[in-house]
Amino acid sequence: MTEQLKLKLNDSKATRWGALVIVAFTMMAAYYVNDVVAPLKTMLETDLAWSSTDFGFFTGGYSFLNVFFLMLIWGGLILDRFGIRFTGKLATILMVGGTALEYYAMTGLAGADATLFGVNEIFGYKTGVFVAFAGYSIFGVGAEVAGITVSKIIAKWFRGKELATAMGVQVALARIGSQAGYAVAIPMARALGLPSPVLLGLILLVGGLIAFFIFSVMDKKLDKQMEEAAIAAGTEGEEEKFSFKDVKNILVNPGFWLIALLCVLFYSCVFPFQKFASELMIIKYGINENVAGTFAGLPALGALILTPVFGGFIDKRGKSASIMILGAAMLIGVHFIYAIPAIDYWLVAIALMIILGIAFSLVPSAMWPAVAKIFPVSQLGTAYALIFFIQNIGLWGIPTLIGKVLDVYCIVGQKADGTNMYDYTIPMCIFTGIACLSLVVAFLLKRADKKYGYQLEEPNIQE
Ligand SMILES: NCCCC[C@H](N)C(=O)NCC(=O)O
Repeated sequence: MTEQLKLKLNDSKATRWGALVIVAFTMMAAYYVNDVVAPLKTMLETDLAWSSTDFGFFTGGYSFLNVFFLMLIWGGLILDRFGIRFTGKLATILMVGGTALEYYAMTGLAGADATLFGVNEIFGYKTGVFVAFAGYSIFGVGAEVAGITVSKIIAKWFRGKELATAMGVQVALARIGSQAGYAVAIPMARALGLPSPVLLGLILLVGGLIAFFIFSVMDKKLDKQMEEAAIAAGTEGEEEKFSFKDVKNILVNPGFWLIALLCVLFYSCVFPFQKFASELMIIKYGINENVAGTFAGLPALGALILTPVFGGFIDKRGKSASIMILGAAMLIGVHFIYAIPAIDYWLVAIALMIILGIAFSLVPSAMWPAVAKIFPVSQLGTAYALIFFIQNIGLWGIPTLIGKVLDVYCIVGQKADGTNMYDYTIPMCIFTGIACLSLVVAFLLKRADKKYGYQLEEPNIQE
């Protein structure tokens, strides 16, 4: 009995939140690197001769290996088989390697004539563009696998405790990384050279790798304590182990498909939109290029404050399904107003970014803990991986499509420095259409919650 009452590492509030901050730092570095190139779109055109198609191709690279080589699926299976410590370290090493390659592409292979092994074009793309794409693809595998690993870490350390708050805080800290990436990219690139923001990301990721090693020591200790507690309680060996049958069980669950669909539709309207938003701010709303990235990153900043607040609300009051509906509805309004050519006042652009930030806080703070409610811990790695996999189809397809659409249908002139001027009406209509679909799916999810009893509207905290 005394053994049973022995406190584990995650029973101490300070220790479990300390562990969260450590792994969240790794994710913060990942999100910085993920977003730091986006505001440089115009500079990439002037300095490295990239087109919008090249930029869209590079941006979609984040998800290319995850989608076409099923890397996320393998990652999820590795996570459920080999555990969070091994998978987290592997994922962070991939991020470091991918970012180093991206940096090399922007320095050693800069410009239209750069050659690698004597070739200056690979699959029809400039060598520098292709190698940057390859690096970003490897980084994308690491970032996504790290993402599912961290979700599983939080589910393990915070189950029955402040689960949604913890997930919210982790997402919020990741958003600091995004916002920093958006804010520093242009000023830093102008001051220290185009690739310098990527180099900073590489350094941060090395710090993230060290952080993950530190977390691993704590997690090993927790596992030992959990084992001892299970022995004392006589429940040793009773914990559910992952099996391939679980994949089938996940796939036949309607809740899985609705969350996955909502995830791909919702996130396709946010992350890919943000990648092009700096240019939209500059061209349509006349915002100064030094601050355009900061405004494009505003949703991340808003989410930084609001995601833990909404997470706390969901922990105490529930209402996850309704919150997802609200977030999706707000997204439609934002993209629709951006699409209207006559509304081009800069303050409107900023207000819309703030509203997008609120929607961007509502949905993730409800969606990710909802997955942990629908599936047991043993299936969580695979469930998150499958959802992220489907989400990555959008994260690959949408920027690739928008880049092409911009080059083919939206060029309306050229600036003095020779870069193109784009009319963003068609891309914004595409984003509005996707947002409408996300609202329909959010309603279906609420209906399924009632029918199948996922308890998404119930609070998380067990008093
Ligand atoms: N620009 C970061 C892409 C992260 C994608 C990741 N699969 C994800 O959805 N993370 C949760 C989040 O809300 O950021």
